Amino acid sequence: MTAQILDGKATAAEIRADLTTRVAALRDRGVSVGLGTVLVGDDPGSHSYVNMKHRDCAEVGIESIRRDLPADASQDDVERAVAELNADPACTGYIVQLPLPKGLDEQRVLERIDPLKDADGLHPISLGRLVLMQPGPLPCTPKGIVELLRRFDVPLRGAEVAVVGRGITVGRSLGLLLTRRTENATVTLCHTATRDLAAHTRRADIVVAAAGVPGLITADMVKPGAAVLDVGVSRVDGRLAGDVDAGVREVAGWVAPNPGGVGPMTRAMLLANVVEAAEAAARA
Ligand SMILES: Nc1nc(=O)c2c([nH]1)NC[C@@H]1CN(c3ccc(C(=O)N[C@@H](CCC(=O)O)C(=O)O)cc3)C=[N+]21
Repeated sequence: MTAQILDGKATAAEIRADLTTRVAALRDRGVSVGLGTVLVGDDPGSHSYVNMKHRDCAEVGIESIRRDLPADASQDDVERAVAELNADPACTGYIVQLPLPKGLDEQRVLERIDPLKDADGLHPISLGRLVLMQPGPLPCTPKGIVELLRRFDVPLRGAEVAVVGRGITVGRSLGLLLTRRTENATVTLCHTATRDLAAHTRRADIVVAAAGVPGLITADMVKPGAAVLDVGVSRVDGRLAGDVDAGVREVAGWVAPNPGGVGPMTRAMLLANVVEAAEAAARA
């Protein structure tokens, strides 16, 4: 028996179709939705992700606004782009593509985003709301992971989840999300100083691999029937490599592959965050 594929690509397409209807309904009421991106430098990966986000916007009828800055942009240049998007009424939500080039203070930039326009859920106020379990935009990858598990009926309530990686955009935020009363999972947040990683993953009903270490999770580390989600992105000899070894498919009950799993869901949740913010503003 090989694992059922948690098909993020197909699921994201369904979500975009639903968002298309909601964007049209907003437009009928005179409410426009516009997603902005700030991209600094010429990292090919970042460029390709930003291009995909603009293509997604075109598909669902969301206006998109693009600010590309050169690799040698100063802190002031980036903060100016952020201030412009804060002031632009056509931009209802936006992201600053991470990572920023070395020498720029990422946290200072994120803090300058208008929290009402935070499409990534990475502003400290949004993260604070997540800690406080208050409504607000959620980080896109954790939100996409929960949505993917839901749609494939992977049981979450009471489940043991091993999250591997403590980064803000995925691991740490996912731990906060999964332990809310609405999800009710039990989370072990593993990281580089975890003494016996395999002992934690072997106990888990769900393993989320977001460490950025190619092939880190091998079949012997997975409980038979568990769900394993591959969120790692590394470049090995110019090719993208995930954190989950191919052999895991023979043991797991569900696998979210990389590519085709969590990545497309992340992009769909970015669109969902801007649409939800526009709907909330239209209700107010
Ligand atoms: N402020 C900010 N927000 C982000 O959400 C953000 C970011 N910065 N920096 C970089 C990471 C990475 N990320 C991905 C999103 C989608 C795919 C994706 O859709 N991948 C496809 C195709 C991959 C391919 O073919 O290249 C897949 O997995 O099937 C991948 C990676 C968002 N990030």
